[in-house]
Amino acid sequence: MLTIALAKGRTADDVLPLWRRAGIPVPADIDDSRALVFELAGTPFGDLRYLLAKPVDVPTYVQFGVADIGVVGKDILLEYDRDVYELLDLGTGYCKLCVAGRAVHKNTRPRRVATKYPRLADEYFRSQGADVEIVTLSGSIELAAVIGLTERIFDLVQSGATLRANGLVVFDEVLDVTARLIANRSSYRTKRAELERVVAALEAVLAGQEEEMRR
Ligand SMILES: Nc1ncnc2c1ncn2[C@@H]1O[C@H](COP(=O)(O)OP(=O)(O)OP(=O)(O)O)[C@@H](O)[C@H]1O
Ligand SMILES: O=P(O)(O)OC[C@H]1O[C@H](OP(=O)(O)OP(=O)(O)O)[C@H](O)[C@@H]1O
Repeated sequence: MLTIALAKGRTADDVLPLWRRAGIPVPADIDDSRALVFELAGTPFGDLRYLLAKPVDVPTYVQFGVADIGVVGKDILLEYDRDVYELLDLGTGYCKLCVAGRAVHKNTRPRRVATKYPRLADEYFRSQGADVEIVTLSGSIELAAVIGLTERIFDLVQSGATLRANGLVVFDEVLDVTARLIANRSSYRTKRAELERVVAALEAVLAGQEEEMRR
């Protein structure tokens, strides 16, 4: 049995089509069920069990070995730094971790920055030699800059629609983010063959996509 922890929400939505193209069986009702565990017996990839977890919890499930592999954004892998192997960049869920704020603050020294990524924000502002107070929030980060709690936000930007709708602009692009396939360290040894079958199927699709883009 191979157990796969998927970050539910955007990450799973973006990655499941890739999974299907790779021929890895996906439970038919995974997109619209409230269930969190799905099992598929006797697939060409062996028995598969899917777990749908909160994105930040996926590396935890994988590190502790209750999931053999997982799919989660690079943003979360870097912020939480769990002890897992990163096997593959799946290329889906592309967005950027950015510093943003109100245009009037672009050239002022920030006192505070709001983020869901305190560790990465701290690393970034230290690297800039800026002494800022990190204000950790759980979501709707843009609100902090709009309402004047902070002069900067450190958050994901995809289409830019949320920034635009709130009168904010990007000051700096810090990191490209995509979904990654991760593995538990001991599963990587004990279930190597099953794991490699999944990786090879995904790699074949990714290579096909690259070839198509070159044409
Ligand atoms: N525009 C985007 N905004 C946020 N995350 C994105 C975006 N595009 C891709 N992602 C990826 O999706 C992940 C977040 O997914 P999602 O927004 O569904 O969950 P969440 O709202 O952060 O978590 P929660 O389950 O706590 O609501 C991020 O970690 C990132 O890797
Ligand atoms: O550039 P865009 O395409 O507008 O996407 C970026 C927005 O999406 C994410 O928020 P999410 O919708 O996950 O809500 P949250 O802020 O509550 O996490 C992110 O934190 C930005 O707010």
